[in-house]
Parts: sequence; C-alpha cells; structure tokens
Amino acid sequence: MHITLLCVGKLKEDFLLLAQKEYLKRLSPYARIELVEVREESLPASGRAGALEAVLKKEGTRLLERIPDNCVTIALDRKGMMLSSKEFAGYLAELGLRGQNKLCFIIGGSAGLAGDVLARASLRLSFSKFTFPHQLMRIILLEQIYRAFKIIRGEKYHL
Ligand SMILES: C[S@@+](CC[C@H](N)C(=O)[O-])C[C@H]1O[C@@H](n2cnc3c(N)ncnc32)[C@H](O)[C@@H]1O
Repeated sequence: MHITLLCVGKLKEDFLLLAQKEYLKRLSPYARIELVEVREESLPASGRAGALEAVLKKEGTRLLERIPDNCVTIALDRKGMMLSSKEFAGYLAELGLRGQNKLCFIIGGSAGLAGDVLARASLRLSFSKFTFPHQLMRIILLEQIYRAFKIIRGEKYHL
C-alpha cells in the first residue's frame, strides 16, 4: 500500500520528530509512506471578519494541489466518522481487496481544513470529539495505521 500523509505545517518538537521516525520505521514492512507538508499560514491576530477563512483558503489550495492522482482521500476531521481500531483496519483491508492501494490522509493546521478539502475526501475520519494539535494528530494517525496493519496481518500487538 502507498500512503501519503498530507499535512499543513512541519513537526517542530524533537520528541514528535522522534515519534514520527519510530512509526515510519515500524510501518516500513507494511506500506510505503510519503510525507508531504504544505506551508502553514500564521493565524490572524485580530478577529477581522474573513481572516480565518482566508487562511483556510490559502492552505486548502496548497493541499488540493498536492493530493496524488487516483488515490482514496481521507480527511481527518473532528466532526467526521468515528471508527474503532478494528473497524479502521477493516476499512483499510477492504480498500486493499478492491485494489485501491493508494491512500492520502489529510491533516489540517491550527485553523482546521477548508470546506472544499473536506468535500474532496472520500471519508472524513474523526479520532474523537476532542481537538488534538495537528502535530500530535500526525503521530496518533501513524500509530493507528501501524495498529491497523498489525490487526490485518493477525500479528501480536496490544489491542
Ligand atoms: C488543531 S486542529 C484544528 C482545529 C480547528 N479549530 C477545527 O476545529 O478543525 C488541526 C487538525 O488536526 C486534525 N484533528 C484534530 N483533532 C482531531 C480529531 N479529534 N479527529 C480528527 N482529526 C482531528 C484535523 O485535521 C484538524 O484540521
């Protein structure tokens, strides 16, 4: 499987970079993972009407330009569909059975994701009603993808 992680912004903290490196290593036997980071806009200091929408639009345009062709697009969205780890593994396995081996997960920045990015997604995936920082969300997603492959292969991992 070829998985693109399309993210707004870079990881800044060393401990997150270390965690990312570890999960990319763990995932290497199961999938080819490509990280694509688009530039994050500074959040507007004032509550000027439309300022946040302008940020979302700029970041959204950058994201839409980088979605690979012919892939299943999954946007991470707090208000999306919640799955258990086993259901998520089942979803990935089902895609594989249908020959859909190219996936693109999209993680927004501090401002979230623009409506047209969410509209482009085949699935809007929620990891709970909590709002996670986007940099940490990337690590949580990598861990869940790793967990899903362990479940699919029937390999031992904490369930
Ligand atoms: C700091 S959050 C954005 C907050 C923004 N105010 C919102 O409500 O969308 C940054 C990104 O992390 C991802 N994210 C954060 N919490 C999430 C959750 N519980 N489920 C799925 N994705 C989440 C989303 O892609 C989001 O765009």
